[in-house]
Order: sequence, then structure tokens, then C-alpha cells
Amino acid sequence: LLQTFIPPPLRQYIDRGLSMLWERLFPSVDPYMEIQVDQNVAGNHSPNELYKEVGVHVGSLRFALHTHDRLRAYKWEASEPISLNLQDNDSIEDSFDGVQVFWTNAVTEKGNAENNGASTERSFILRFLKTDRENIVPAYLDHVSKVCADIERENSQRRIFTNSYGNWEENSFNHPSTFDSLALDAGIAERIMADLQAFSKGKSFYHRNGRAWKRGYLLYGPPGTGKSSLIAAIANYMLYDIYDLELTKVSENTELKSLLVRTSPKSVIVIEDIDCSVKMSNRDGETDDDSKEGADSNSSSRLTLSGLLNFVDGLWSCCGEERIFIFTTNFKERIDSALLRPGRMDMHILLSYCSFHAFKKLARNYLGIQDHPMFFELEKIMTKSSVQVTPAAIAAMLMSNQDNPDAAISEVLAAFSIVNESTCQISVGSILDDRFASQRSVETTVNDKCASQISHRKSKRHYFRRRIPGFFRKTKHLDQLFTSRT
Ligand SMILES: Nc1ncnc2c1ncn2[C@@H]1O[C@H](COP(=O)(O)OP(=O)(O)OP(=O)(O)O)[C@@H](O)[C@H]1O
Repeated sequence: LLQTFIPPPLRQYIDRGLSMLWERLFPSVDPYMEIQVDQNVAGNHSPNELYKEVGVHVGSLRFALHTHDRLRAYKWEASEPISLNLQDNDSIEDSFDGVQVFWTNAVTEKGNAENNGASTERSFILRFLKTDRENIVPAYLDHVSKVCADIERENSQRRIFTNSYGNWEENSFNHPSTFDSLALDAGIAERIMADLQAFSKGKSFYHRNGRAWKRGYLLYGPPGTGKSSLIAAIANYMLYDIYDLELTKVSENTELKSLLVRTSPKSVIVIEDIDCSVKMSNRDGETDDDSKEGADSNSSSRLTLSGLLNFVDGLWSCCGEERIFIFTTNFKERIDSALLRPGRMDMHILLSYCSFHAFKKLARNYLGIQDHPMFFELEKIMTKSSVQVTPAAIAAMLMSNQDNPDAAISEVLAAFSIVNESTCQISVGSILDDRFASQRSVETTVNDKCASQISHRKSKRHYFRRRIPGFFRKTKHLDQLFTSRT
């Protein structure tokens, strides 16, 4: 009750007063016990890792800034950020699972300064009620180590690895994507974050249930809907490194296994475009083409589907803990169902074309606006329309009109309206997407997808000419293509 209603500084005074009263009334009975964490390991003078961890933890107790008038500032290493800590012999309160503890930054001078025999001994002293002994040792000390590891991870540079000739090549990872910068359908970001939180706290749950501590996500949807950005957001949210596994560069199962065992815990292992990475249609690794030709008697030494299945959820998949597997694809239906089952891919997340909810997030991020008079009309069109536009395409429109929200929204509105007038089902997003940025690709897309359905070819031509300057100027052929297809 006291802990709930009395603010920490006042509580500290009351605690101290009560302790002093207790000591005066019962001088021989001390209800507290202490654990001393020395700077060096007694005997061999090597640094005590736990001392450093306690230092980081105590420095992270933010309320020290408000309750203490004198603090110490330092850096453990030149590259690390500044840490704050207690002055010599000051104390600070912390709590763990409702139990109150005190840390004192104890400094003792030993020996005689006159004959150069003086030395300073530093330690952190943990003080808590004897009755809380069971709750504190070792759970609280483990918690301190974990907090320290988390802080160090937060301050350290994220890394991205990619495989090359059977080895991982390392690079620094600075992708700025976060759940806040992503425009997703309502509730998706919250669902993923809750799942990730549960996963990161789930060590004992996974062990109790005999499961490897890992999680699999399948991200699927058309190009330009944010699959790669979501992977970066997940890595940034969890403070994990990324292993970007290029399956086409893996020649056999043993190589896959050896790559897997060399990934570190707390990492995201990504296989993008899994459907195009390797042609595997059955567990023996025999592709359709192989079976037609009756080729390759040496399938056991190659990369096979069963090798991949074992990679994700086999005996070897649990040789490192706390890992997230993410597969992406544009075509979920092309993936073998064995790869999709829970345990391998625990959550299937559809990233689809831009909804009005997602559009509002993009407008907030790119234009800095929460609302606009044209939103009402846009929402109506977006909800009714059968036209689908990717967030990537909308983001491109907003970015090119960052300083002019009216123009930006008019452009989005025009895009929906123009396309909507026709019966065309073409995805504007897929045409504008970077990967289609060649004349040939545009032709193919137009040809394959729906050029035959375009009824308003004039406005379409005008629209695409505006959106992709250069293409249509150079290529009369495309004009003819629209005409002939109509
Ligand atoms: N949902 C989204 N929210 C915010 N920005 C997005 C979203 N989707 C796409 N974008 C923007 O579009 C660009 C391309 O997105 P991204 O590469 O993540 O898509 P993708 O689905 O992985 O595409 P592909 O399947 O072609 O790899 C990104 O730089 C990002 O800025």
C-alpha cells in the first residue's frame, strides 16, 4: 500500500527513519542483509564483470536524476554514451517484483597514504530485508545482468550479415524503419509488437513446453507493400542483428546447417522471396524440371526442401536461442505447406495494398498532417474502389510533394479517380515500383496484367506519362501498346 501511494523520495525518507528507529530499539537485530559486489575478484585482481553490470544498471535508474543532487558521469569505453552514477558512498533504491532493495556505491580507503601504501577499494553493496532473500538471490542479480546486456545492445551498432561462399559477411545496419514509420492496416503493428514482446519474455515458457526458443513469421503480399521495411522495423524494435540468407548462394544442406550454427542469439534470420530463391517442390529436393528430365541422382548433397525444413524447425534449429525466422514472398500459394505450418511460420502476415488507415499514417509521416478537407472524399474513393495501390507508390507521390499537402493529396486522389474511371485492374503501384523501372518491365506488366481492360486509354496514357517521365517520351511503342491492347 505504501509503495503504491507514497512517491519514491518520500518513501526513502520513511524507510531510513524506520530503519534508524529499528536499529535504536533493537540494536542487536538487523532485519537487513547485504551482498557486496567488489570491483575486482578477490585474490586475483581481475575485474569483476558483475561490478560493471551493477554500475550500468544503477546508472540506468533514471529517478536518480531527480532524487540525487550529486552524480558521477563517466564512459566505460570511448565509443559508448555517457553514463551517470552515484557519488561515493551514496545509495539509491530499486525495486524488483515488489521487493525493495538499496544499492550503495561503497568506497573505502585502505592503508596509509604517507608510506604509499594507500589504496581505494570500490564495491556496490546490495541491501535488502532478510525475509526477501528468496526473491533476490539469484533472480534479482540475473535481472541486473539482463538489464545491463539490454542497455549495451541498445547502445551498440546493429549489424547485418549476408552469406557468401559459405561464410557470413558483416556490415553495419542503419535502416531507420520503425513500427511508427510503417503504414499498415489497423491493428497489425500492435499485434506484431505484442507477439514480439511475448516472444522476448518467453524463455521459461518455451523451455517449459519443450520448444526451441524461436519464432517464425511469413510476410506475404504484393511488391512495395513494406515487407522489407517491416523486417527492419522488427530488428530495430527487438535490437536484433539481421542474417539475410541468400538461398541461391547455398549449394547444399550441410552448408545451410553450418551457416545456421554460426548465427548469434537475438537475431533475425531472413529469407526474402522464398518462392523464387530455390526451386524446391518436394522433400527430396527434386524440382519439377529435374523429375521431367530424370536428372541428378546426387540429390542428397544438394540443397533440398527437407534441408530447409530442418533449418527452420529441426534438431539443428535450436543450437542458438532467441531467434526469429522471417520469410517473405509475393506468392504465398507457391510455398510448400510444410514450410508454412505453425512451429515453422507461426504468424502469417499479409501486407496488402494501401488502405485509408495506412494512407493516413503515410500522410502523417510524409506531410506532417493528421487531417485534411480532402480526406473525406479520398476515404470514400479508396473504400469503394476496386483499384489497389501499394504504400510504396503512395509514399512516392507524397514524397514528391512534401511541402505541399494539397498537391500531394490531389495527386493521390487523381490517381485513384483516373484509374477508377476505367475498368482496368492494373496495379499502379506495381508499375511505379522500382523493380519495374525499365521499359521492358512496364511493357510486360501492362501486357500481362490488364492492358486489354483499359477503356480510358487517353487518361491512362496521360497519367502514366506524368508519373513516369521519360518512358513514354522515348517509347512510342508503349503508346501503341496501349492503343493496340484496348
Ligand atoms: N507499409 C509501408 N509503410 C511505409 N512505407 C512503405 C510501406 N510499404 C512500402 N513503403 C515504402 O516503399 C519502399 C519499398 O518498400 P519495401 O521494400 O519494404 O517493400 P516490399 O514489400 O519489401 O517490396 P518487394 O516485395 O518488392 O521486396 C520503402 O522504401 C518504403 O519507404
